[in-house]
Amino acid sequence: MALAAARRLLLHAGSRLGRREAVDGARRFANKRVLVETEGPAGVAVMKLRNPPVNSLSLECLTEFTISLEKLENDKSIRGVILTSECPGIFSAGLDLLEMYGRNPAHYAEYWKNVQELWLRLYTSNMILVSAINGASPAGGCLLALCCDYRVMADNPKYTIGLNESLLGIVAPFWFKDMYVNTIGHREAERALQLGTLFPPAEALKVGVVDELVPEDKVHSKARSVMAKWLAIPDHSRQLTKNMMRKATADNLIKQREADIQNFTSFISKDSIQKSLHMYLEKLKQKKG
Ligand SMILES: CCCCC/C=C\CCCC/C=C/C(=O)SCCNC(=O)CCNC(=O)[C@H](O)C(C)(C)COP(=O)(O)OP(=O)(O)OC[C@H]1O[C@@H](n2cnc3c(N)ncnc32)[C@H](O)[C@@H]1OP(=O)(O)O
Repeated sequence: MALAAARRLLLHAGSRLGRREAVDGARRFANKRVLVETEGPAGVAVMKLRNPPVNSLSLECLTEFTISLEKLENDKSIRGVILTSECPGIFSAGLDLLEMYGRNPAHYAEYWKNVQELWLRLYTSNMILVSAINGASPAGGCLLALCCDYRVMADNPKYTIGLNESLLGIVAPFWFKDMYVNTIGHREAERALQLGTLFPPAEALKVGVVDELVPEDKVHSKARSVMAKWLAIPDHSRQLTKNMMRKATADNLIKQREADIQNFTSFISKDSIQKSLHMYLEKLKQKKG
């Protein structure tokens, strides 16, 4: 309830701000964790995640992301969105582990509902989505990129991308898996999911997790030129085609959202899974020291 009220407030405040800035010509709105700029080619917004240090998808970040998308969807002048990160070297570290560790079942259920919500919005968006992957992109970070229509990645071997859930002792849910299969094919997805593979850029390109690699300083300009090509296609035919390609996958979650929430909640609440997450978080800490 409290979150729904916050969401309404944010949406309202955001739309007032958006209107005022549009009049000034600034064409920019921001929540705390998501910045949206609509300068540049007509009809294109750049959405930047800014939830330092690693753009983990906390409940607040998910909510702000979903609201920003909703606003862009409602703005008929926007036809395409470039999704990128403001955190140096990190696209997104994926779902926030602290939302899935040491909390109560009601929190897990609320969190998962919001993860589903963002995924459904992104995956089924009528807008053209291009990701400019300018850093590490594990698990939920990869999920964000996979929702896009085209993925441009910085060719920096320090950055990796993939669904690595099995390395954490958790399991990518069926809709993550379905989207992976849709993108890289059954055999590659089967192998990568079981091994929790995090692909360096050259391998990500080879297997099809990303569509193009460019030097790091060219990621944004390339994303813009890709966007220009997609903008040249009439919206109605592109949108109908996208819907035809993606609807069955999205519907598969829509028809069992509640069961999926229950599944997640009981899985993540298990002592053994909490223990695995604890160990993983400790490993992240030790890496530093
Ligand atoms: C059978 C039924 C199944 C039903 C469904 C069941 C299960 C649910 C599946 C859930 C799906 C989950 C999806 C996910 O996205 S899980 C998250 C996966 N993410 C990762 O594995 C990334 C972990 N992080 C890293 O590898 C690195 O942090 C990095 C992103 C490569 C960045 O490295 P670096 O710049 O060296 O930063 P640090 O490692 O030092 O991290 C800085 C601080 O940030 C904290 N951190 C990192 N990642 C996360 C995260 N995902 N969530 C929360 N916090 C994170 C890290 O601990 C550091 O914190 P500190 O400063 O307090 O020590």
